[in-house]
Amino acid sequence: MASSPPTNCPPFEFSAKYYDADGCVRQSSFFGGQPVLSQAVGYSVILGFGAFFAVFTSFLVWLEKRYVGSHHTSEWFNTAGRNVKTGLIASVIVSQWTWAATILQSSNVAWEYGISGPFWYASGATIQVLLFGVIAIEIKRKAPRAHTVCEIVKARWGTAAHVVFLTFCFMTNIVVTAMLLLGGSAVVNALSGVNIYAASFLIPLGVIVYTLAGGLKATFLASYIHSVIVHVVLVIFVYLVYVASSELGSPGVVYVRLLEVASKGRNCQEPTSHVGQSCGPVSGNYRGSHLTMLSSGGLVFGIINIVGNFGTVFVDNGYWVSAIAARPSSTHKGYLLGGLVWFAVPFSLATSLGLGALALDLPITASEASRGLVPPATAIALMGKWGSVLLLTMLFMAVTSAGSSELIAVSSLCTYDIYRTYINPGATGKQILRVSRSVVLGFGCLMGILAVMLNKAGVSLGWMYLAMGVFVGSAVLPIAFMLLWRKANAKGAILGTVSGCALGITAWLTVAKVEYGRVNLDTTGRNAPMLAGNLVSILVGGAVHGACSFVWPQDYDWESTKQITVVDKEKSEASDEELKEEKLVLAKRWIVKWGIGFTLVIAVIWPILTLPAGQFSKGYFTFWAAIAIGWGTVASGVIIALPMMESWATIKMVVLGMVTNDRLMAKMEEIDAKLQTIISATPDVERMRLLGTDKAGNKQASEIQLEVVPQ
Ligand SMILES: NC(N)=O
Repeated sequence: MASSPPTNCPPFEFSAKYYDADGCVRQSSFFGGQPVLSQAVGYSVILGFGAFFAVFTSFLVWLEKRYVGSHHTSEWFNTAGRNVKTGLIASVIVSQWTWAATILQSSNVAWEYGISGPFWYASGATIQVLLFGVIAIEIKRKAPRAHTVCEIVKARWGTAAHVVFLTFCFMTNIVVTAMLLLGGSAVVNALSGVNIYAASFLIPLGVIVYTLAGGLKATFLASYIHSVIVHVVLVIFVYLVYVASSELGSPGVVYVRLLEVASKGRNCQEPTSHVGQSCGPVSGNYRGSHLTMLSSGGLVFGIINIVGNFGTVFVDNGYWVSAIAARPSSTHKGYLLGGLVWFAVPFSLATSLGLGALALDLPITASEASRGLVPPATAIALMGKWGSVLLLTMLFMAVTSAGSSELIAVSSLCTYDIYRTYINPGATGKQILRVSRSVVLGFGCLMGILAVMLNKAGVSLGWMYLAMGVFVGSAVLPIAFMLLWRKANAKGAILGTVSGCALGITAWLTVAKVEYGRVNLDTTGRNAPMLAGNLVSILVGGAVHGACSFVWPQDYDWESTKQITVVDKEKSEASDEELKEEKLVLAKRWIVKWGIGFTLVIAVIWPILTLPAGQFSKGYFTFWAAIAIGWGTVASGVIIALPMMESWATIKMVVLGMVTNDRLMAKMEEIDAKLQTIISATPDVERMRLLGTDKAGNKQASEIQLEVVPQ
């Protein structure tokens, strides 16, 4: 039977260009397999930025060594001297936590669920950073000389637990790295046509070079620059959508368009629209509207997001390494500030580009959205080629800075938890440094292979993002208990982590099979199986560990974690004063109060307050958009200005050194190198150094260390 001819062709004048000449056939996809940029531009961004950052960051590290006098020891490579200030720590947290998914997947959930998507993405992934501030200060109190999370696990719970948690930490690094490259390579490929496999290998190249040269400090310096670029582009996009663009340009226009595109009367039949494209009311949303927080899909995504992100913060050694690198008095403030600034990245960006895609009625398909192509589509629709260049630049910064942090996280695990623990316990600083660098190189290459394999298997960024908590969520509570609960025992930690993961995976696959009749990438990627898998994993992990610890409590005093030793003695500005217990206890109280306070505000109070609004009125949505604009602007200003202000004295020292006493510096560097050679050739001094590396950590060595290294 012939169907009646569709009315209203095209449905809206503002999106007529995405329909055929008659206006009745919608474009079957936004990108249509046609890149908007040439391959030359794609390669220039990947290789040009990669080379620039490799050279520039290495140069900054060299300047610091020459004019500020930092010694490039293994400790410096892996801990940045444990003396990094609040602004830089916050900036590092922001860039480390700004993944490809933060930019891409947040807009995907805006496109799927409307305004609740960006909110749940942002709040569901900020609270972990705020709460990790408590863990960060506990590291300073209970394991002040640790290099990695697994060193602390081994010191407290022994070898079996060490092996289990090492496996979960590696799994986290692999999952995060995979997501970075899946998102990065998909967007580079869609925008410029650069081969997706070539992109997977070339994106990490520059990062490997500067991380090899400068270790954690290089990562931190590069992170700051990356953060600045990400925030500048963020502000451009936010203002474009809500202030400047001729196609949208105000919250009022976006509001009206969002109502129109989701209206019940809209014709969404083939070929006026196609399966998988956004059209008409949103299933599971109040009145089918994009303009409501009453969204069952949004809420389910929010829960999955909270669980998954607990895993990728608490079980990612990168966050432990950043806490270890922080100056004790800066740690808690750095994490709180970092979390609050980061909130703006997904919230403001996806409230702009994600909702912008809907308001422009772009013919994006579900497959394009899942691969992370919503924000580039909006950027192109509003700014043409320049939009895609800006988006590509922002994405490249996010992928490389987070990737660099993953490189260091894996490198320090391999170096301290495998090499120094099981292969060469008496390793010298030089050997440690060599191993650290080899792992950076090795894992960097492996990253590319991993992304190629996942791309070949058809795994998308969206699938991986939802699945991450199923794999690593079970380790979250045991790892938190390790530093927070004296009763927490090893047996429960191992049992909880392993059984939680196994049961989580079982629940995930079972729900997929029962609900949809088969288990494949499509069914396992849906909300119900993901929700079941994520919840079972984290809850079983915590419950089993909790129960075992009540039955067989450990009564631990954290003495053995305090005995973890450094390898190279190194001058650090962090003083004994900074590590005083009274000060750290005050810092802990502060972060508990503010961390939990902000968590309650952004994950509970804020969403509850929005419920009575039902479908937002125009005024309410304008207020919502103003929060997104304001938060994005203030957060960007803070994260750009604060690290510069805090490091002003060092910057002045470097500039003065360069213009006034360059020759003197060269001479001093020469003398310093000679002195180092003499010291390492002197048996007594060498003996004292070896004593310092003794894993038993005898008292004499500790005293020598503490004298030489006032931490
Ligand atoms: N870092 C995240 N979850 O975007």
